[in-house]
Amino acid sequence: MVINLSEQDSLLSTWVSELRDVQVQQDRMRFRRNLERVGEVAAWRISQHLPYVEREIQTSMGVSNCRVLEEQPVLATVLRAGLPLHQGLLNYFDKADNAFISAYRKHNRDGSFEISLEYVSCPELENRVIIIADAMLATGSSLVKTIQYLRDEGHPREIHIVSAIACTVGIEYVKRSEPHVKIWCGAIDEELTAKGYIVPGLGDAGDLAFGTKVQM
Ligand SMILES: O=P(O)(O)OC[C@H]1O[C@H](OP(=O)(O)OP(=O)(O)O)[C@H](O)[C@@H]1O
Ligand SMILES: O=c1cc[nH]c(=O)[nH]1
Ligand SMILES: [Mg+2]
Repeated sequence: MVINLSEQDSLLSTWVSELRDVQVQQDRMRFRRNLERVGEVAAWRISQHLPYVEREIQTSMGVSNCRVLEEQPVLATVLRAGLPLHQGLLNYFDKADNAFISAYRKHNRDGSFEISLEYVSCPELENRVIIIADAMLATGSSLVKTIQYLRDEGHPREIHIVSAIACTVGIEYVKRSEPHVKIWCGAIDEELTAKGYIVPGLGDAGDLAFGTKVQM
């Protein structure tokens, strides 16, 4: 299942337009905050698909039968650019457990790259709902590698992916490798360059959020 959060007009498409805008991108704090806001909207939408239970809540005036989230999800982030998106998810799923995955593009001299997955910190995943934040779903290789790793760590019951911008080629790759995963994205673009950048996309989300890094 793929859900394009911009399909219906809402403030979200304005925030995605700001993420793309080379002028607005000069304001790094706004860039991060807009990623966070996409995470918040995605959290709200995903929350409508999770199980709830009845709870009797004592108020100062009586007892209210409330429906509350049955269990906490695991929020997993692909570093670096996933961090602000993750914060947005965490703002709403404020009691969630968290996982951090250092999957990044390790470049060869010829410009080609492989995904290097070096550090993972994660809670128990058995039968849990996992929501993975990765700002850009380009080729999809970071996410597929991340999901394969997490599946080896436990047996998650359900996996959601949240991306600010996804590319059709990458979505197809993720769907082929992981047919049961649900993908929530702020926008979907058609083109991917030979170097794996989404067009029109927004550029390098990690660099725009946190500054350029030396090539590894
Ligand atoms: O779908 P893919 O082709 O795998 O590309 C997407 C990944 O590429 C970027 O990470 P990058 O390696 O630039 O790391 P960064 O977040 O530290 O900038 C981006 O943040 C995604 O994690
Ligand atoms: O377009 C892209 C592709 C991968 N990672 C980014 O940050 N941007
Ligand atoms: Mg980057």
